[in-house]
Amino acid sequence: MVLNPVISKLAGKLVVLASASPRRLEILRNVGLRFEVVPSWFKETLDKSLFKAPHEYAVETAKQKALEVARRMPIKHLKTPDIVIGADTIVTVDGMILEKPVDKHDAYRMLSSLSGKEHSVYTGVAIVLCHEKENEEVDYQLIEFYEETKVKFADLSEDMLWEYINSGEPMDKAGGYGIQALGGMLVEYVHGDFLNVVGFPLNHFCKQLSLIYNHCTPSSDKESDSAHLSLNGTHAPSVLVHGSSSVPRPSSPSASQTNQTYSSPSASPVHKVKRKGSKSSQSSGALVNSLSKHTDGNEAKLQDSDNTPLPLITNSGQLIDRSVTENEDSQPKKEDLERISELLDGFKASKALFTASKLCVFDLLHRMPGLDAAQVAQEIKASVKGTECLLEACVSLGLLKCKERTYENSDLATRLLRADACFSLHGYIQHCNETLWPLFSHLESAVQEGHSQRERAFSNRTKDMLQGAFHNSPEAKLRFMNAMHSVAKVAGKTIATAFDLSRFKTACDLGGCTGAMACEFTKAHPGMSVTVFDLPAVVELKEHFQPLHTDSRVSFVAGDFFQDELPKADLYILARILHDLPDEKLHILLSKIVEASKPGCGLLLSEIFLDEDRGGPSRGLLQALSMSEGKQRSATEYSRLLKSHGFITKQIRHTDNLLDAMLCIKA
Ligand SMILES: C[S@@+](CC[C@H](N)C(=O)[O-])C[C@H]1O[C@@H](n2cnc3c(N)ncnc32)[C@H](O)[C@@H]1O
Repeated sequence: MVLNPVISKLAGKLVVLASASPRRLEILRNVGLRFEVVPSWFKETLDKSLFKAPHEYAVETAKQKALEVARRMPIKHLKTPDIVIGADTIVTVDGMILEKPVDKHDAYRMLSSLSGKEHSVYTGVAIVLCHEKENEEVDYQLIEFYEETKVKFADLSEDMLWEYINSGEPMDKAGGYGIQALGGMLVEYVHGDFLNVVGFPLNHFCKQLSLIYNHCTPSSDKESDSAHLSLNGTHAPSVLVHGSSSVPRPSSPSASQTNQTYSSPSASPVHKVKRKGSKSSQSSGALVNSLSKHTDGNEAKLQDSDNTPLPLITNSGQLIDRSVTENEDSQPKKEDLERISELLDGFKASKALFTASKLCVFDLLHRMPGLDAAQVAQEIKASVKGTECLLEACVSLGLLKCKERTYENSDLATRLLRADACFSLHGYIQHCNETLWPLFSHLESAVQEGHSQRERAFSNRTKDMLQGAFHNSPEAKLRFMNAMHSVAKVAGKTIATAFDLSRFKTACDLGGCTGAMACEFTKAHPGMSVTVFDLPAVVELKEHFQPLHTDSRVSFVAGDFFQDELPKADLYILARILHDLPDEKLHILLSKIVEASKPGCGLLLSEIFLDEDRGGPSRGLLQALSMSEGKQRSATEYSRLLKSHGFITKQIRHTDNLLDAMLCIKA
């Protein structure tokens, strides 16, 4: 099977992966699929006893994950994906379903039950195709399947089991092992798709895509209850386009079937969501429209039933750039226009958020929900006309809700935008407004000259992004600290709990700013104390962040990490430091850590890790445009850098929070 042409069928579509599993991301990225990651909020709490066979449980979980994202996106993200992919991997042995272990003892229970035996790994996959209709509703069409792979473990000694558990690897993996890493050492044989065990049955998925996009049979009546896709050369159960609620489920395969590739693109209920936001009513064109195929030279042309040309595809399956072949009378594609409008208006949306945040609109509406525009205007001392425009814009961006011309915060604003919310990003938003906005208004010069525009934007002569803030006014210092503080509070727990750190009793957070990250580490690790090491100008302002520092296991040392001796610790934390440093400073800092640390000492790095092909995430690539003296790196690049200073990477976590993390140990 030629894979790439199948994947290329998805070019230009908004494909969403409803999973944050780094392994699934990697498998799909490796075959060139472009997609957004929107982790599902579906809680994996289905009652397993209700399912006749384990794979049904995995498929149902995958389906619920994908549908939750497909339903949420038009409302919360104000855009409708074309395809949402959900997946769930489980391990079964002796009739038990094993998911991710909750702690080390659970991991031990799971791994010892697998020792010396053959078990099955099932991944259930759901592909949800979303069709926007003219009346702003969205129809969902579901294709689901699963894959089974048999794996046999060697007999595992107690020592080996515990060594593996203590590596931390089992904790986020179904069955408590990762076959692609250290867990591979436990495996005697694999029968079936190896990638299915890693977390995603790529081959089966591509076959399904091929069936969907290459073998659609004509549907004479778009408004009928179902239209049929030809699957596996046979007519499989129908895939619904409109209006039925029956859910034919796959019949269970016989017990003797192994390495199962049972394919069940079963029909599913149609789910409709009223789309918020966009007034656009163009039809996206149903997938199951009839296709006519003509051969013209070596090109096959496809047309849907209302004669709208579909992408041109050569006989070898290559997608041809339509812009080359279109004539001037054709219409621009709806999704192209949407994407461009989103980018053109992005800065207006950012500034609306910054302004509402600065004028404390979200705090006001938290205290006094249900005010109308005139009342809000009076409270924030602004014009009624301007306030009304701002409030309406915020509603369209999903930041506020409007009922009968009165306003209240959306859930998102309540959670992240109030200044006093536990995970408030208020401080960071103000930093974006006051510091990054002026910097980015000189982006053209930054690109032409290749260096930071601090001097132009702030008449600030220092090039150093990290220290720059402290040459400014006390307000600017506090604003910077507030910004760091807010992001550290949002991402801190994820970073502090990313790895098993139980063997480290003392940690030093270098450039630890207000101590917000340090507090998350002491909270997560009761046996650990953390020293925050930062510039004197920062440490002297730490009192502004009371009552955070009532934690007696967090202490502060003032100093310069390029010049002064570093406090001794078992673990050094470097969060959002390295990406801003030029090579020479980076090597000074790493050499000082090497000097201060003993073999076995840990180094926990937290940054945004770029994809290995540098294709994303945009957050990291856009951050690079601030043109600090440092650079953005992928996890592998950071690993190499740290290895050159004697730190060996043990684990990497791509999180779905604002920062990723890597744990290294000094050799
Ligand atoms: C981008 S902030 C990161 C803060 C914190 N690690 C976090 O992730 O929330 C960089 C921090 O490094 C500190 N810093 C910059 N230069 C330093 C130096 N030479 N010595 C010690 N700290 C420094 C800054 O004061 C600031 O708190």
